[in-house]
Amino acid sequence: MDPHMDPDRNTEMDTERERAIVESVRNGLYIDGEWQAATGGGTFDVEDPSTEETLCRVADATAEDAVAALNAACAAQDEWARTPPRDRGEILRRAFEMIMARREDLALLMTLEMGKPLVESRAEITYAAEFFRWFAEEAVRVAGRYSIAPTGDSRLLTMKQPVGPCLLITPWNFPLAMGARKIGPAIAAGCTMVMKPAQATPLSTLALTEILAEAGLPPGVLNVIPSSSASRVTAPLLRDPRLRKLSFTGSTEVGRKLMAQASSNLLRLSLELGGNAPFLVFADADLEAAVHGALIAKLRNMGQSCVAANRFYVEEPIAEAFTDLLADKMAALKVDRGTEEGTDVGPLVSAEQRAKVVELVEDAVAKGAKVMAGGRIPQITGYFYQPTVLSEVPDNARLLREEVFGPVAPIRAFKTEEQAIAEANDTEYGLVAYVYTRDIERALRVTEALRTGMVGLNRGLVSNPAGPFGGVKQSGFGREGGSEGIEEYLDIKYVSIEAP
Ligand SMILES: NC(=O)c1ccc[n+]([C@@H]2O[C@H](COP(=O)([O-])OP(=O)(O)OC[C@H]3O[C@@H](n4cnc5c(N)ncnc54)[C@H](O)[C@@H]3O)[C@@H](O)[C@H]2O)c1
Ligand SMILES: O=CCCC(=O)O
Repeated sequence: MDPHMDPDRNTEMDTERERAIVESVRNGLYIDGEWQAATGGGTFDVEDPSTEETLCRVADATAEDAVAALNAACAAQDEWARTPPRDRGEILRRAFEMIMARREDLALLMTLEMGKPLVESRAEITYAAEFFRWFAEEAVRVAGRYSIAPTGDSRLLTMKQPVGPCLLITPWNFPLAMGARKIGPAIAAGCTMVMKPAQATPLSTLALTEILAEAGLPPGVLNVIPSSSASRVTAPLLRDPRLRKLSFTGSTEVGRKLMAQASSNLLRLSLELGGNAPFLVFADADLEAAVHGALIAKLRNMGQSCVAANRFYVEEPIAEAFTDLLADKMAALKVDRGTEEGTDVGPLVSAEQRAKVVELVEDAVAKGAKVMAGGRIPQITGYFYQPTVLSEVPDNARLLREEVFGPVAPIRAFKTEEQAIAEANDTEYGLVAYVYTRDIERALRVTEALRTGMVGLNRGLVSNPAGPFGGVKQSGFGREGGSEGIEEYLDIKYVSIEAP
């Protein structure tokens, strides 16, 4: 047995509770306020990545179901847009309260369907709920402006209106939060929605759908269509001129394809795509704080995060000390089922995901990287991979260019600030970068030079419902959260008025 594995596996009582939580989820498509089976009655399996066993089967939407969902969203749109903002805000506020009240059950459900440790699932439930609280407060703050034309002969009025029916597509890595930061602002703005959760993790979305219905969301406003074939259900909607917006979170590769499809109806687009975050540590940094930040930025969600630190650049005088400390801490982490209290690192989401991590580590090692911690698959059922630190990673290693999406920290030493910035920017992605330094001038200089949508300065976590989350370059465009988040769901109408 791997030294980190907890010998006390699930008790019978735990198993009973897990089964009850999974069975409590309404298992179906949610269209026009009704739970229903898929046309033709198809289902697909949802797997527990820590046991490699099927958790349950979920209704598998067809193209026909997708069109029915869009019909419902279109039918509900006008009345929903007229609903008083305060009423929309209160639905969001109630949803916030209800999610927090059910946090323990939702956390267990999330851990079962995607593997992250319970402590992280709880944090994600809170993170997701906070988007509803934030946008409950934003719903009543949508405003336009009135001004006098410079010539004085007319007046300018701008008003903001909901963009209309939206298609929301989400990934598996944050099963609740990625949906919440789309659904929250869409509700606040007065948009209706069709949502397609990731195939691997539909259960958290289905549980959230039930909560929103209980919180008073009218039929047709949110329609949910889990499916085993994403393009089967999304392609007909992207071709339909009634759809007005696509908000997608996922890989850059799929984002590009969807952008091409969305061009036929010139949809409003928000694309939250992949990342390749550099983590820069300068010699003047607080070493302990930098290692603490590195553990968060690297290991949140077992490294399966778009904002995961993917590459570490450490200034030469402290490179060895940083590497040794990080390797010691990573090697001491408890790798186990996410449902076991005390687990630090759970399984990866699937066999394919783990195979890609293995491939990238093998590539780096074959090219000369040194394994300072981990570097192998533990001998246990489930898609686990040991927390791994690699040093002296050569410039041509694939994991410096591709998202690792696993608990692997590749480290390179640098000599100058210019070199660190150049290596950090040497990527097609531009989501986030992390910088550790105690020199304020350097902090500002480096932050300005980094071509990313977000920077964590002496901090390994940027995610915050009050902040505008999003990237530049091939990490996409659009912002989720902050006061910017609601703008993605609003069109501006300008009215030119004859002077009185
Ligand atoms: N920038 C961000 O905010 C952010 C947040 C989370 C994840 N991500 C990125 O998401 C990726 C991991 O998630 P993933 O593996 O689920 O990504 P993915 O692109 O494979 O899938 C994302 C979603 O798109 C759907 N999809 C896949 N192919 C499709 C198609 N042809 N047409 C329509 N829908 C399709 C999937 O079913 C899923 O619901 C990583 O690249 C990660 O960086 C980005
Ligand atoms: O995978 C992306 C990270 C999501 C977040 O932290 O909001």
